[in-house]
Amino acid sequence: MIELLAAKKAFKENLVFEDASVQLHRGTYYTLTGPNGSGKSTLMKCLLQQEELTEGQMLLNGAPVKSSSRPFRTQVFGINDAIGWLPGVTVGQHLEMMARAATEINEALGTDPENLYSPREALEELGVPQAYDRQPYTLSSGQEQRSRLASLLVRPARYYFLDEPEKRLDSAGVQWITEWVDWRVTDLGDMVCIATHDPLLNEIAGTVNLRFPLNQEESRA
Ligand SMILES: Nc1ncnc2c1ncn2[C@@H]1O[C@H](COP(=O)(O)OP(=O)(O)OP(=O)(O)O)[C@@H](O)[C@H]1O
Repeated sequence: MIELLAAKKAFKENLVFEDASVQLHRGTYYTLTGPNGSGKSTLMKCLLQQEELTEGQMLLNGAPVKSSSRPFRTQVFGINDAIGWLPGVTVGQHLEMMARAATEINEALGTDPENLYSPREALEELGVPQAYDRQPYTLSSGQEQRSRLASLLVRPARYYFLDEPEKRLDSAGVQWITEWVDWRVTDLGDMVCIATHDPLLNEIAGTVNLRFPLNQEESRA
């Protein structure tokens, strides 16, 4: 379980959230929704340890989290705008780097290696096999996003945080995300948390919706 305890985040005088306490359980699908600027991406960055909380604590299975800690790096994975592409490196080379780490992570997680895709298989599954030999900037924006999503098949985790993964995708791409969520949460018992403006991603059976501003009552689809 991932917990935020009395979390506060402010950028100087701009208070984004405070006294936010959230529990995120495995085997559950969460959505973060709310108006533009309400703090979804900021919370995601805090959960991915890309931003520090101003106050409060994050716990992973009861232990305080540090970005450098092995349990955190093993169990938690996410995609957001803060994660970029390296210049001069193809999509395939990025995914091959992830695949090398994936074997060790998979052993640490004790998960079934059958569920891991090779980079080529993952890009094939996402409908962008040509991306393997291409640099990301030569792809369409939707193809680039599909290439990012391919990393979800290459790199195993127990807790996934995705910030607006539907951005730039066509309807088939969004549908793919719903099926991936169902696989990870229902079949494999992982936790997926998605910040989204897309109604379809909020209608997956069992969705627990956390609405911003935080600490309002959650609702379940
Ligand atoms: N690095 C930063 N420095 C200063 N202020 C920031 C920073 N990042 C975000 N903010 C501010 O924090 C607030 C929340 O922004 P955030 O991006 O988390 O909102 P959001 O709910 O994800 O919005 P959207 O739906 O538009 O993606 C905004 O007022 C924003 O200006």
